[in-house]
Amino acid sequence: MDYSNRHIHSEMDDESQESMDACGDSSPYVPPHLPPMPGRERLQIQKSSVCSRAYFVVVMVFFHVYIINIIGLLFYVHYNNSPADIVSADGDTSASSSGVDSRLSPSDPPQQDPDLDVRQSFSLPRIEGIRVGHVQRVSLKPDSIQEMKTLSLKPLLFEIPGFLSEEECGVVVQLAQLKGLMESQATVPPEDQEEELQPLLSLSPEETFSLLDLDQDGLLQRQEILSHSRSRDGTWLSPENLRQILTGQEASPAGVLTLEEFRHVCDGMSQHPLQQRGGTRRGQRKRKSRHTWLYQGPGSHHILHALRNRVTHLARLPSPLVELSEPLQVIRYEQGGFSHAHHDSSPSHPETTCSHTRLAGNTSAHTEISCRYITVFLYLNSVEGGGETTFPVADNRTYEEEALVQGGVDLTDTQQSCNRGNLRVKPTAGTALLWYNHLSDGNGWMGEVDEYSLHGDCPVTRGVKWVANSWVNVDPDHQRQARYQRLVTHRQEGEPGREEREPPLPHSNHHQDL
Ligand SMILES: O=C(O)CCC(=O)C(=O)O
Ligand SMILES: [Fe+2]
Repeated sequence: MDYSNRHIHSEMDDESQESMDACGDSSPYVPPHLPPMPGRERLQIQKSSVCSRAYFVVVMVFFHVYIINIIGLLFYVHYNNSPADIVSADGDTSASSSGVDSRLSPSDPPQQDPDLDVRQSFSLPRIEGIRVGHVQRVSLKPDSIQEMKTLSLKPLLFEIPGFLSEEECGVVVQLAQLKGLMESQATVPPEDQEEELQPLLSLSPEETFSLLDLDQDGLLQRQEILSHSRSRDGTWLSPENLRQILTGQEASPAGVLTLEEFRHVCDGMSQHPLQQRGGTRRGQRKRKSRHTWLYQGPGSHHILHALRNRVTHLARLPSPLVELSEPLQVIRYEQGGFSHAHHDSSPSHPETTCSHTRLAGNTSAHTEISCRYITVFLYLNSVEGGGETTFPVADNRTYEEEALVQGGVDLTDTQQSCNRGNLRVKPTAGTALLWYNHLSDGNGWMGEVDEYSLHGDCPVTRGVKWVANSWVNVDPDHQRQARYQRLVTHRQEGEPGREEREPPLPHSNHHQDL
């Protein structure tokens, strides 16, 4: 007993010694001419098995770490895409990847604590597009899940079939008819007035420079030159002139044009730029449609109310932003109706102010503009012929604004060039489109207008077309938006019973037609 114990002990000592030797390379020297001793042979076998066991353990550890990493990665992808992308409006599923708590009932508007830290409550999460064709699931109504498909990344654009039921579409159309529709503002003026709008102007380079220099800082930024070309009323620069001015701006070391440099660019132009017709082009119409506005606040039809909650959940935005936005705009196009390509939101400059937050700004000398971060666009019927929504430059990686006129065809003119656009969506009752009109500023707030969000309506060739715009208004000036929301909240708190009597939005009867 004693002996065997000792024997084992001595073998263990040998083993550990050998294992140290094997892995530490300190084996005693054995002359090559001597035959190997029998005991040593056994120890050699043990040595190699011990070493391979250590090796095995190391390999297994690495293997496990590797597998754990893969599993972690799969979980990350999983929760960032499919199941966790189920944005719930009915409380059944988890919060979205954007971090916005979506465990709310569709009948109860999501609440936001107004006293939350400004930065925290005023961030604008964006839905991830992942790639064109990617499908996410969203739960916007009790007991049903909708699919949200990425249609383009530039602009970030999604399609959500079944956002509204056919019945709900019918109710919205009926409510619009009851309210009454008016001719859309941008319809062409009568022929004689149009003639008056088109005097032949002869502008000097200085005068042209001053018109283009929106912020009057004596420098022409690229954005200022482009916003001229975006305005369809300002057709006094030909695409050729515009291209030359932009080339001059790009070549300038500072990336901006001084008046002197602008003069130089004008001198080098083959065709004199500044003797063009001003005002609206003869025969040009921006849109042909009729529209009305439907309030969605307290007291409104429950379907309008539910619709607004769905927009809040779909866009994953704080509810006050959506509640303080414009009312729902319902549009009817007759056969032949259309709207030329446009941006729903306007670029901001120091002298502009958003119409929705004008109460919170020093607006006396400011031009009011529409600040529409998101468009949720609803098809209220399936159109018999035509009426597609076109995004002429969606995902066009080489898009330049000056290239919108190609071979004499204006891509923004949906009457002429609908079939040349990059992306067209056929109107189907109940389907919603959601797109971002602005890029991110990189700090969780809204940045510049996304040039790629250009869109329009192709002419309706058969039947009528009913659609609705639900815009989410955000002020690019973060502080002003915060001030405005505080102002509205305090007003409401200061006037008991106000909410029951009328919509809580002091600005809500103020909205801009396109
Ligand atoms: O009717 C469409 O397809 C587009 C209309 C539109 O863009 C608008 O009303 O702002
Ligand atoms: Fe639009």
